[in-house]
Amino acid sequence: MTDQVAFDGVHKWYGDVPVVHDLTLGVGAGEFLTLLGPSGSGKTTTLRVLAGLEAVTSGEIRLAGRTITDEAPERRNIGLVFQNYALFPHMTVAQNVAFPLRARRAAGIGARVDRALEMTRLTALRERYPRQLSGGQQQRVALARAFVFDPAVLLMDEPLGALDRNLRDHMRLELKALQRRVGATVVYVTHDQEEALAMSDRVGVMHRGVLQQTASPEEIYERPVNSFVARFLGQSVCLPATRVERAEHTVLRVEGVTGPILVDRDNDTCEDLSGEFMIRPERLRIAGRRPAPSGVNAVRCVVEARVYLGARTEVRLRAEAGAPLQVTVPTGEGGALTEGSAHWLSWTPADGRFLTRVV
Ligand SMILES: Nc1ncnc2c1ncn2[C@@H]1O[C@H](COP(=O)(O)OP(=O)(O)OP(=O)(O)O)[C@@H](O)[C@H]1O
Repeated sequence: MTDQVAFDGVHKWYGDVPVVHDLTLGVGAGEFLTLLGPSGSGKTTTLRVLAGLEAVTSGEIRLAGRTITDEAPERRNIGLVFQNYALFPHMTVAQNVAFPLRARRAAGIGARVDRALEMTRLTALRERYPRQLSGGQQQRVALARAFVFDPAVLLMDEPLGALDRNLRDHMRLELKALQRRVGATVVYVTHDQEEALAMSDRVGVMHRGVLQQTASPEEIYERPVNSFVARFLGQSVCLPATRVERAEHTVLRVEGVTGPILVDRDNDTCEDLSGEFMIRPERLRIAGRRPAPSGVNAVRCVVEARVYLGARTEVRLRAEAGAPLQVTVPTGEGGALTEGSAHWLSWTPADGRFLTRVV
């Protein structure tokens, strides 16, 4: 099946600064794809070249199989929703939503507006002006206006960024449900990893203009391709390491850890001899005051600090040879992990990974 959106070897430079580097990415029809990355990684620029608000430096962009690389933005049939909703203040809700249809001289405007208002639960507010609406309601108007003309793809850049925490959580669910109902193809930009994990079919992690990995939220979390992705998404323990042997298991020497560390061969994706050993804190087990059985990794540590985070508590430890480690325990458990106490941490070779270092 052809992708609804396809980037093919796209580069974007601002003057002599590369901002998007060799981007090749397909987005399926009806898919919700999120570009996630730190500030300045090129997410917004990617959306802007797709929307036609910026020209690419080289490469090709296709929409439903049609090359649009040099097409004017208004001919691309793309809906846009940004953080500042940019509603027309002198128009009612219904007039705001009708605007894209009027601009396109579309047929059946009344019925289409009614349907869009219904989908976004705005029917009762149709005669209000933007200043008479809450932030969440204004954002729903922006959404209704973006999908009312049935665009080939909806681009959203931090659309929930201006809302407070509770409303944002609520709008997340609402936006996702709406996207499913109308079957819209969405390319979404955020630097909020929780938002990306909660809403997306696939997440693309960007760093310095390079798309590092594109996969389902679970795949990205469980099998990050490099240490940048591991660090950016979720909590991780990442330690410099060197591969000593690659046989049944990969055997690592990990900085600040005494003795060899075993990693399943499938979890060794490091392209060099040196890279980073990575494990998620929830995979580390507190083995009590004795070392674990052979074939299981074990490190003796001392508790340095406890950080209370509501439902869970983060416990920071230091290995005897100096490596910083961390476990996460449900609050109320792990009472023995008092500051200054010594423990064995253990984990199986299946729990850790050996990754290419990308910083
Ligand atoms: N018009 C421009 N001229 C020159 N440089 C630009 C321009 N727009 C963006 N940049 C630069 O390109 C880089 C990527 O910017 P972009 O806005 O795409 O990042 P982003 O990942 O969306 O970040 P944020 O989350 O902060 O919006 C940044 O270093 C930025 O300073």
